[in-house]
Amino acid sequence: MDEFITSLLKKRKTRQLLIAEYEKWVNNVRRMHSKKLKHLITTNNFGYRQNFQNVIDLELNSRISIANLEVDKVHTGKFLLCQVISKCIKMNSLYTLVEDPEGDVERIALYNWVEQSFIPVKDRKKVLSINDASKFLPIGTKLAIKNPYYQIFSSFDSIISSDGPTLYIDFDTIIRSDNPNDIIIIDQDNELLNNIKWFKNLKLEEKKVNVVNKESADDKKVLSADDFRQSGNKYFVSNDFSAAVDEYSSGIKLEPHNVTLLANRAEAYLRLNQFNKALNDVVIALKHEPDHLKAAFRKGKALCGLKRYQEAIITLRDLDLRMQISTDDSIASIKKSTEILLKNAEMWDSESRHGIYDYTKIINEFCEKIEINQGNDDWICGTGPRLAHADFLIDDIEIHPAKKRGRSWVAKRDIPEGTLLMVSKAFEIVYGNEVPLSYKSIDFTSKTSNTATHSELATRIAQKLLAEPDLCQEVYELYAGPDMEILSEDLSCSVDVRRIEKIIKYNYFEALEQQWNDIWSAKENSRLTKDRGAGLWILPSYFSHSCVDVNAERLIIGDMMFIRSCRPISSGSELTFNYCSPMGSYEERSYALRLFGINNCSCRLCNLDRSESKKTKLRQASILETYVNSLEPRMKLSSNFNPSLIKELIKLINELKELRREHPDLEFQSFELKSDLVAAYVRTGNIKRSLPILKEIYNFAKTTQLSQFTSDTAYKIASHYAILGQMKEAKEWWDVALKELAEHISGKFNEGGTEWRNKALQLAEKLSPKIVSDAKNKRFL
Ligand SMILES: C[S@@+](CC[C@H](N)C(=O)[O-])C[C@H]1O[C@@H](n2cnc3c(N)ncnc32)[C@H](O)[C@@H]1O
Repeated sequence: MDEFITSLLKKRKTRQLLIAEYEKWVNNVRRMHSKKLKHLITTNNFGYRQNFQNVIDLELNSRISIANLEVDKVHTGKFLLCQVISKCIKMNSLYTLVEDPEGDVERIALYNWVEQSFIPVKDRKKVLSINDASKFLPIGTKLAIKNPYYQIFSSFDSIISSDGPTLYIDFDTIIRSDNPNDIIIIDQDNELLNNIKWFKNLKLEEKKVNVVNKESADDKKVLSADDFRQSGNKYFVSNDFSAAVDEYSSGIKLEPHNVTLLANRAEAYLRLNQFNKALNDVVIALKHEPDHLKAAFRKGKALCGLKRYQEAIITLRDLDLRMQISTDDSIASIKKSTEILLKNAEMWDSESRHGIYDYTKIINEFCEKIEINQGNDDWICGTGPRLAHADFLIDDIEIHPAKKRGRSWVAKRDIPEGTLLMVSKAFEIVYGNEVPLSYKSIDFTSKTSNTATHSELATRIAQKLLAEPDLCQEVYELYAGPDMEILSEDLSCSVDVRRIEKIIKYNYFEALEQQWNDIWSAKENSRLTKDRGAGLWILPSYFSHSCVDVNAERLIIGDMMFIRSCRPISSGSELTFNYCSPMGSYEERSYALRLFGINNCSCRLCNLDRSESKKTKLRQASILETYVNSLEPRMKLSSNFNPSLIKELIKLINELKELRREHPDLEFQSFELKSDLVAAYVRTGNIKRSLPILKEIYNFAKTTQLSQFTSDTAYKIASHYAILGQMKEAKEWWDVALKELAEHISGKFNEGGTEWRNKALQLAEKLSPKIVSDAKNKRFL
């Protein structure tokens, strides 16, 4: 540990000081909530999962007191007995102040405690009020914290007020726990507490949480399986599916073959995405009651969740047939649901086996689901743009060790251009509007700040893994940086927040891509445009990066990522796409790539950038500086546009081109200047002159795979021809624009004639309605 920090921490703070500091913080947070000021939390945001011993008997000889906690150490096999003595604050973890029987006081931070997976997505971003957060651990709650980790953290006393930010950095200690299973709420009657004398006997403010309620004195009557069913149903309707599972399970213990309880628990498991468990329950239920319609329907659902679509189709077809011959009106609703699910299962089957997707339908679904309620930034459609489609993986690629790049997808055989390589649904995704505006956490150990989006993504992944430990392996397989130790077998199913954060750092993708600008900016969804969110996709994470000469291209629609080959790929080639745009300068690209753990990109563009003489580099920088500082402002400002500016601009463009005379396909720096030149020609009414420049931009974008520019540029060319009255050329270029736009979404059209046009128009009408109506006005259509 850093000596400086150790010296700062040597003297423990007194009970009074800790309480006073914490109360001050609670008041600050309260004030910030009421004034809607932003605040930072400056805690180290990483977990600690080493040598965990999950089975600890709560025997008093394993108890450790606060005074005996060693700084920066996980006290494996020990537990800390304590009681909550203050209100709770929920930020990226749940904070409160605890006291042990000896009367020593310390702060605790419980990560993954507030189980967000049970909070509807639209409510997750809300910052919990102190009162709401305190319902999780009311004052007086007695806790046993297993494997307590006494972590160093930096002070949270930092506020951004209307006068600007004030940041007090102070190193301190906190008791941290990442795993809710390590936290045990102890019943007041528990024997463990019999011989414990507390320094201060707190009066309970309110009755304890449900777990305790269940076992409290007045509930000592013997409960029947049906009592558990009823209480499970209550939890179910309040969306607390985990508690519902617990209740149904207690009932099933009493009556292992109770079909209703099994079918109900299966539905609760389905809501928790625990498909294996759901399937187990319905299989048993159907054994005892083969005609149980709901159980059969849930079997279909569970099989879909497990991506076993063909088995799901068989189950659902059989169910559908049985219901078709029934005259019972009461089954109308399940009949309808079965028909819908069967149709979806057939679609998912075709998607996953053949890579056949209905893109018009997908775009419609996306446009509908991305609608936001302007008043509160919530999704109008429940879970937002998370789409219901299946994954696909072509058989022609495999993950292989790649030279100096770890592992990478490699082609097993020759693959033609435009082939769909894979479709992958995000393992987890967070959109800008789902993140509390108010926090940003800073990791003072690695000196990096974790954006609120990344913290939220880490939290959600941690919670998903807690609920479904079987998924840990595929996540932990992902690259987590050069220093990440290999996980030992016994830890491979535990939740390791630190590892998850590293995995996100090296593998995340932005959730919303630039190309959807038209869709969301029209609706002024500022939260989405400012923060593009982040997601983790498992299989796409194995693509390597290259700034240029990439052979694959990704497209994110909602939470689905579609990856296609963008040039012919020969057998044995490594598959690459861009982690960052080739349009940035070498320095900008290097910075972005370093964040992804790439220190020396060896692509053609980076090699050329590095090999150029100092003189060339200085000249290029000076041209760009002249453009940004002198020419661009004059071009933008002058109300009476001076045509001589065009000459100056052409000179700069030509000079940039000249510097890369031998590598015209790597000359990205003049791209923006050429777009400005087009705009300047338009302003001076010289449309004819703009055309060759636009065509140059189009051709450059085509050869360098800057596909986001091709359709737009082709549309400009069409419009300019139309202004000149050259309608034949205008129509030809409009076709190019339409085709580029649609093919970017759905891949190359096989259809000739006019068939492709109808499909493309359907997509364009959704994606760029303005362009389509403009094209109609100009009579391109
Ligand atoms: C998203 S992961 C890609 C999969 C990774 N290669 C693996 O073994 O799991 C990103 C990491 O791959 C490596 N990588 C990807 N492209 C690279 C490149 N062009 N040059 C060097 N390393 C690269 C770097 O270690 C980077 O941190």
